[in-house]
Amino acid sequence: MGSGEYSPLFETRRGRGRFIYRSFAISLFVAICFIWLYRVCHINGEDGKWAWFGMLGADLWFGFYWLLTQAFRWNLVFRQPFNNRLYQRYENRLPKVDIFVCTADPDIEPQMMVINTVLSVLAYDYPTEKMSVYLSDDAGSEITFYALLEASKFAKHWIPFSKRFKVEPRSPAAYFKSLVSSGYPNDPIQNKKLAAIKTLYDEMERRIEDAIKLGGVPKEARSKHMGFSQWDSYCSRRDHDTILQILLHKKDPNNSKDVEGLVLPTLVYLARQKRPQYFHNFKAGAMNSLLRVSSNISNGKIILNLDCDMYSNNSQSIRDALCFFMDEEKGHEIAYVQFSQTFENATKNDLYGCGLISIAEVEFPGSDGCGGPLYIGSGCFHRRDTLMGMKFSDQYRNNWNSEDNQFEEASLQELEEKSKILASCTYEENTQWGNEIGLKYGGPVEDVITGLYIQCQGWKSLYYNPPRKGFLALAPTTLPQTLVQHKRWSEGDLQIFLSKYSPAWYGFGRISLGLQMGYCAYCLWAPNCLATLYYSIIPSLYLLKGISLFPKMSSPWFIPFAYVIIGETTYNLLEFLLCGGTFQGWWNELRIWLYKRTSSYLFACIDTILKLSGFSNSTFTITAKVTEKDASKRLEKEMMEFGTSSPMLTILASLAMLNLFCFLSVVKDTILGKDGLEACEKMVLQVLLCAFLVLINLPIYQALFLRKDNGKLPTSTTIKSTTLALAVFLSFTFA
Ligand SMILES: O=c1ccn([C@@H]2O[C@H](COP(=O)(O)OP(=O)(O)O[C@H]3O[C@H](CO)[C@@H](O)[C@H](O)[C@H]3O)[C@@H](O)[C@H]2O)c(=O)[nH]1
Ligand SMILES: [Mn+2]
Repeated sequence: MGSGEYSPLFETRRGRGRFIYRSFAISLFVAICFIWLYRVCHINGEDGKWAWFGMLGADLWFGFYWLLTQAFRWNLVFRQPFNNRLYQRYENRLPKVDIFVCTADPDIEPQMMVINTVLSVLAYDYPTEKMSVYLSDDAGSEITFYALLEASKFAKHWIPFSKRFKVEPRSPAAYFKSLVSSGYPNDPIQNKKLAAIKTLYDEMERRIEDAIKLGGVPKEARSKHMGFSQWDSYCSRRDHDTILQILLHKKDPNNSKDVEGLVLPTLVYLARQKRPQYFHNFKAGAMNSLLRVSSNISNGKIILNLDCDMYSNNSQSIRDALCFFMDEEKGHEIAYVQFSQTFENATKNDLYGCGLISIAEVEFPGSDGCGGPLYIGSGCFHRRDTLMGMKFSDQYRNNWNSEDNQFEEASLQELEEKSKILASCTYEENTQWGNEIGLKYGGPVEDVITGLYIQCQGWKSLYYNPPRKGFLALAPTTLPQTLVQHKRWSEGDLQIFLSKYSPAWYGFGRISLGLQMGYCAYCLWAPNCLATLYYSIIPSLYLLKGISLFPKMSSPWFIPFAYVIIGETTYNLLEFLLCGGTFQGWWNELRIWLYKRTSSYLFACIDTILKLSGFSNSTFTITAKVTEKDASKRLEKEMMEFGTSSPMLTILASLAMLNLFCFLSVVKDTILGKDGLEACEKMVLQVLLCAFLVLINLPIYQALFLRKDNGKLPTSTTIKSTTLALAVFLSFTFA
């Protein structure tokens, strides 16, 4: 910089092949217009007029929705930070960083997983005196506290070890696991230290597992730490005082240094106060308590937010993120840096489509090109100022080293007591918390709406997808869990669309049109259920009546349909393969796409309507992060896990059965020669659609009739779905 030459801390590269993609998209849009035209022209005078009206509606919706999804494919950008420049210029002036980890249910979010996440971030390659880690425990579990206490002791060994030997990843469990496949280090000193560390880890794990088995912390351990006394007044998960303990802090004479005498990061346990009469606002409530408590204890200017299952896989992530924030030219405009989310447990062909790879590899770089990605809850670095509701102004400048908080002089105990008040149920009464300050309340998708609001205040955000992934998380491992997660997301997103902060109206004029469209594409996931359900029921049923709802193969109108179907399918497949997916993975994703739309989204719509009319309240079903043993064996074999009966599965099974009946009936007619072949020609698209639905539903038929294991669909579902499908089929055949 001395030479007057400005060398930025990060670089932006545009995606390749834009011209080709845009030409393709425009041609596809023309074809869609022809389809619309065809529908409008043929609506009168055809048999089955009402069915035709429905088809028009569905095609209008699909076309419109497709248009929305183009926004994030129009202009992809990719970011590259320059870590070494950051080091040269700012190593002694790095800002303080606070890291928030959230957990809420020890039964489905095991303590060992939680502390591994905590340890992975404690060991970041970053000056320890500038780092503070907070664990928010919405279950207020004594055993989780015990586990964190144990982790704080283990950290004294783990941090110096992992830094000295530059190990990756820095979650101990993941590191030990990686050694099994990648081999042990060659360095004999490291190996010796490793053996010692592994023993310490195993002992820690045993103590924690024992406490879990026991259902409580052993008396002896309990008596050794004052912190446990905070549970004396604890009633239940939903009813307890604030529990706050600073476990590691530079002022604590016993807990300030690691085994090599270097200062440790600050580590804090927080269970905010809960009372049954106060609604706790799920994760947003937890995050807001963390924001206040941390402002008192460390007041880091940058905040990293992580779910408890998302460990750091790359010790450089803080530095990477800071390259964006600290860039002298553009850094001050950036409110948050969202890292890509990668799922460690996704199977090779991603059976449940949880990898969301086209989102991570295409849509998010595309959103970055429109002004910045969405905030998606985990793996995101925020500027504290913006989370606190600050609006962007041209005068805003980075100022990392404004002095410490007001309690610098206080003793640790005073600090704890003062901070506890900030996490009480009543603290937020009559304040803007949850509205203009902090994460937004009101729905189960607090992250997206908060990010949107920040962007509407004039800030930019940025997406970073590093070659060595920054974070690894766990995706759901059964079909019902996947569907429930997507129900929560699509419901929350729809509520955002309908809220005061809707991307459609609040966003208007505040964010770019592209970003508005992209947000709408996510927020309108749920309404897709109507058109998709229509397409998976009506054309198949009309086959039975011999009524055609699509153009004949010999008609010129056939061309736009064929172009859209073949073009979009080929493009989708290519995109998926280029993002590193497999063919089978693409097929699996297509299936999940269908299942989400016909079940999760349907229930999301219904629940949103019930909520709007005051009949139900928001819920947040936490995703389980443990898989039973025989279920995980089936997962390895990529066998779909159903297991329970639920209304969502009944719908999926009924649709599958209905299409099977329709398809068999067509096959029968063709074979019996009841002008079958001719009818087939007339209705080729309808027959193909029905055949496709049967093919993609193969795992359901297996689960209904062939499988014997515990992951199959229960007999009650078989009976219900078959009866229902048969009733519809028969009434349509003979009506
Ligand atoms: O009352 C609650 C409920 C949840 N959580 C935590 O929130 C996180 C996310 O919950 P999870 O069940 O894993 O949901 P996912 O669908 O996997 O999470 C995604 O979607 C959520 C919004 O629906 C966001 O909050 C998450 O950050 C985002 O990763 C977990 O760490 C939970 O411990 C709380 O702290 N308090
Ligand atoms: Mn999760």
